[in-house]
Formats: sequence, C-alpha cells, structure tokens
Amino acid sequence: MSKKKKDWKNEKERLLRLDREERRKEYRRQDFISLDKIPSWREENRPNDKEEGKELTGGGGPSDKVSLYKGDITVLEVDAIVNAANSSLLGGGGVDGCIHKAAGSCLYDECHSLNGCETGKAKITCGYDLPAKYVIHTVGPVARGHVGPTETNDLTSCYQNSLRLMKEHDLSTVAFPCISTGIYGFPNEPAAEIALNTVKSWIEENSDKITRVIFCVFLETDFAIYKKKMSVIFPDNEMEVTEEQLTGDNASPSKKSTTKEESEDSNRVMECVLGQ
Ligand SMILES: NC(=O)c1ccc[n+]([C@H]2O[C@H](COP(=O)([O-])OP(=O)(O)OC[C@H]3O[C@@H](n4cnc5c(N)ncnc54)[C@H](O)[C@@H]3O)[C@@H](O)[C@H]2O)c1
Repeated sequence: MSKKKKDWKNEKERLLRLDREERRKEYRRQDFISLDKIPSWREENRPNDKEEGKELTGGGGPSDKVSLYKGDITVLEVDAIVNAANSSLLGGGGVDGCIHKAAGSCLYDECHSLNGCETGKAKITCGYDLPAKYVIHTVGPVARGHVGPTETNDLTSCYQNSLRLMKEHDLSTVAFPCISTGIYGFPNEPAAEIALNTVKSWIEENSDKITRVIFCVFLETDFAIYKKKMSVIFPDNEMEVTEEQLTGDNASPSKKSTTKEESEDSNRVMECVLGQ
C-alpha cells in the first residue's frame, strides 16, 4: 500500500508547531549534529578558556558567532540551512540534491509553489524531514571560473539576502554551504572571501540577532581555505595574527585536497543523492 502523499501546507504547519523533542522524532536522519557539538571559532582556537572556566571575554564578538564545520549540511540541527539552488528551485544535484533527498517530497512541493528564484535572491521553506527547521534557497551566480563585478555582487547578495530572511523570521542559527563553488564554477578562494567578509559585516550590524553562522564546507580544499582566511577575518582579540597571515601567506592552503580526496568527496555527494 503506497504511503498517502502529504499535503505540504498541513505538514509545514504541523511541524513548525512541534517543540524540539517532538521534532527530533521526525528527522529522517537520527545521526543529526546539535549546535552544542559544534565549537565556535573562538572556542576552537582557545579550547583552554572553556576548560579553565574562563569567561569568554569576547562576549559575543564575531568569533563567538561563527563556526567552521566540514561535512554534510543536511545533518545539522540549526534553525536554517542554506541551499545552493538553481533558479527553478526544483532540485538538481550537489548540495541541492542532498537537501531535497533528506527533506522529503514536501520540500519539492513547497518549492514548486514559489515559482523559482532569481540569481542573488533567496526564498525560505520549511525543512520538513531535515533536522533544520527551515531551508533558505538561494541561487548563486554561474561563474565558470570568471569573477567579475556581476559575479561578486550576485554572490554577496546570496549571503545578504539569506541573512535578511533569517532576521525577518527571527531565526538565530544558520549553516551555509560554499555557494556557487561546485557546478557553477565560482573559484573557491574569492568565494570564501566574499562569504566570510559579508557574514562578518552582517554580524557586526546584527550581533544581537544571531547566535551562530556555520560555514559548512564539504571539500578538504575549502576547509583549508576557510581555516586560513578565518584566522585573519575572525581573529580572536588575544589571538596573534601573524604578519604572514595579514599579507596573505604564499604557502598554499595547509592541505590541498588530492584529486583522490576530491573524487572521494564527490562520490560521497553522489552517494547522498543516490541514497547508497
Ligand atoms: N554538483 C553537481 O553534481 C550538480 C548537478 C546538478 C545540479 N547541481 C546543483 O548545482 C547548481 C548550483 O551550483 P553550486 O556550485 O552553487 O552548487 P553545488 O554544485 O552543489 O556545490 C556547492 C558546494 O556544496 C558542496 N556540497 C555538496 N554536497 C554537500 C553537502 N551534502 N553538504 C554540504 N556541502 C555540500 C560542494 O562540494 C560545493 O562545495 C544547481 O543547479 C544545483 O541543483 C549540482
């Protein structure tokens, strides 16, 4: 007997009324990661503060409000995860494919009602079977390796419009993938610069509105790039920022992913999409 197809509107209303414990029973994946398992950038760089019971002198500074996490965005238990969608909003591959697969068919049905999304803009839906309450769908620029003013402005707008939706919906924890850096071909380093600087500026103007922004990277290459750049863009007050970091060290990111590693990562993406 096939399962009765759920009506997305009723399902959304029902799910958004549940408290966290009740919601947890509905997650498609029970191996979800709760926020308390993800250290802030400051905690990660000053683990002793926590052990020594030191008050975080940062007191909610930008480095207390961001995290770097390497893995699958669909397991993160946050208010919203951001989807690197295409203009149809009707799913596809990569992180978009993984999110749709993990959220279930109601996500497609609600996205279908939104009539697409322009590049740089963002729209919000329920998260359905995901641990995330909401999904913010944004459409990055198709860069194909070229970064000009248009691509830069469009990618900046993706982060700004996603954060604007967070604020409008009183949401305070969000995870971003590396928007446009996969099939849309935005070079990883400039994309990371845009992501980190746009988020930092927004946090400085809205620090009372946000608890955590998680940069969720999937590839080793991006992990190394974000780690290097975050130590400069989100320096801890007491943390030394070396001259080399300030001037942009010549060394390549600490660990370039090997083609084998990248292909393993893309295999994992395909597994998540194909559900193997
Ligand atoms: N990559 C593909 O094979 C593929 C195929 C068709 C469509 N798409 C998608 O690509 C277009 C958007 O391009 P894009 O470069 O913005 O997105 P993307 O191609 O999904 O890549 C964006 C980033 O997300 C990373 N990523 C992949 N899976 C996950 C995951 N589970 N958790 C966290 N991060 C992950 C990926 O490694 C990359 O760094 C849309 O059409 C969308 O449907 C991707």
